[in-house]
Formats: sequence, C-alpha cells, structure tokens
Amino acid sequence: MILISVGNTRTLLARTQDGVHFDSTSVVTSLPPTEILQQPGLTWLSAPNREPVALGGVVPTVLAAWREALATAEVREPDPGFFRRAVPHDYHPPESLGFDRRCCLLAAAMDFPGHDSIVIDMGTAITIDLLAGGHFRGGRILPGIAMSLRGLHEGTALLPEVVLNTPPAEMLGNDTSSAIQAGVIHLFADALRGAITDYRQSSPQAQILITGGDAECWQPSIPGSFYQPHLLLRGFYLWIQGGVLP
Ligand SMILES: Nc1ncnc2c1ncn2[C@@H]1O[C@H](COP(=O)(O)OP(=O)(O)O)[C@@H](O)[C@H]1O
Ligand SMILES: CC(C)(COP(=O)(O)O)[C@@H](O)C(=O)NCCC(=O)O
Ligand SMILES: [K+]
Repeated sequence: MILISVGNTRTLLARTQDGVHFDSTSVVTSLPPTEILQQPGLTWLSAPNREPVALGGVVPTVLAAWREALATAEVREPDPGFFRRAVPHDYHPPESLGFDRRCCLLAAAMDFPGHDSIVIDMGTAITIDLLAGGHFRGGRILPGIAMSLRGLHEGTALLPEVVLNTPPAEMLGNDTSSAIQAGVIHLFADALRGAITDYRQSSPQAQILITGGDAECWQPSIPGSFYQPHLLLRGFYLWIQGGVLP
C-alpha cells in the first residue's frame, strides 16, 4: 500500500507491505502533486500496476490537488465512522479533529490496548493529546517550533531568524540569538512538561509517545518518552485497513 499524508509543512509519501515497516520520504507540501509525481526518485508513486493509494491530510486544497493528480489510481480515503468506533471521543464538531491527530491516536489505541497514552506530535503545530481508557479525552494545540521562531522574526524589526540548537538551552541568554534560544526552548520544554504533569493527574500511568518533524531532537528533554517516527503512518495504515469511504 502507498500512503500519502499531507501535513502543513511536509507531505509524507510512504510504502508498506506489512503496515509495520514503512519506506518513507517527505516533500514540501507547497510543491504541486503533479510535480511530485514526476520526481525521478518517486516513480513508484505513479508506476503502472500500482498499489492502492491511501490519501489523507490536514490541508484541504492540497488534498483536492492530490485527488486530481491521482484520478486514475485506486485512491482510498479513511472512513471517519471507523475512527469514531475505534477511538470514541467528545471533540466538537467531531469532524474537525485533525487527520494527523486521529492517525496517531488510532495507532496508540490499537497498538497499545489497555495503556493510556499522551501523544505529542511536534509538527508545524504541536498537539498534545490524551488517550485514556481507550477514549480520546481532548488535547492542546500549540504553535510549532519553526513557526514560533519565524513569528519572532517576522513580527519584529530587530530579531533575526534563528536556527534552534538541540535542547536544553542555557537559563539566561546574553546575546539576541541565545536569548531567543533560551526563550523558545524553555517555552516548549515547560509547556510539554506542564501538559504531562496535568494529564497524569487523571492518567498517572500514561505513557508518552512523541512524533513529528521536531520530535527526535526534543525526545531527550522529555524523560520517559518514546520516539515513534512512524506513529502517524502506522495509524493511517490501520485506519485504511479498518475502513475506507465507499
Ligand atoms: N527537513 C525538514 N523540513 C522542514 N521541517 C523540518 C525538517 N526537519 C525537521 N523539521 C521540523 O519539523 C517541523 C515540521 O514538522 P513536520 O512533521 O514536517 O510537519 P507537518 O506534519 O505539520 O507537515 C518544523 O517545526 C521543523 O522545525
Ligand atoms: C493541529 C494541526 C494544525 C496540526 O497539523 P500539523 O502541524 O501536523 O500540520 C492539524 O491537526 C489540524 O489542522 N487540525 C484541525 C483542528 C483540530 O484538530 O482541532
Ligand atoms: K502536528
């Protein structure tokens, strides 16, 4: 099966035989799908005798462009009804819960039955979701790391665009760049730790699963967390196996 997941920054293109191992690459979401399909390294996407293509994401206009570009392929889109049965929730309105959040929650629910999970997805935006007793209980949405750094630069005259070092940061910055490093790293480290502390008041045993473009370098600053690079793809695969729209 081929899986295409459209995030706000990057689109994941993956292929799997067993739903456990994913051969994946990513391209910037701003690139038109017709151009992506022509890239030399991605011929498997548009090869003849192709496999079914699962399509999902959080950018409606780009999803529409993918549907058009894949018009002759066997495209499968996930069925919200299956998600609701697999991960009951009170999100309102239910359809507004982001596709990427659903995939990660589904993977946590189906791969770790009987475990509560705090699912952290550090992408364009950061989401921190609680799955407890098999139900999605709600979560938090925060600006992402790159977006926050860009916001400081674009919203001011004197702040440069900074490339973040790997956390932890020093407590006190003594030049503009170090002060931004200290500010942004502590902002997110405190936000993540705070959410974990709060969520564990109701789910003391909850495990912490962390994924997304910024997850790998942040995982060490979240003690006890498990880096799950393919959590979204795993959930997407399980979702498509469980139910597709007619
Ligand atoms: N090669 C990369 N291109 C873009 N962003 C990257 C890359 N590697 C890491 N990142 C980080 O990943 C974050 C975006 O995460 P990603 O999972 O790609 O987003 P989304 O799923 O929202 O498209 C950004 O905050 C950025 O700092
Ligand atoms: C919160 C998100 C922007 C995260 O997207 P991402 O950073 O992975 O591109 C996305 O899940 C989304 O658009 N959600 C819809 C609103 C919601 O979940 O309530
Ligand atoms: K995200």
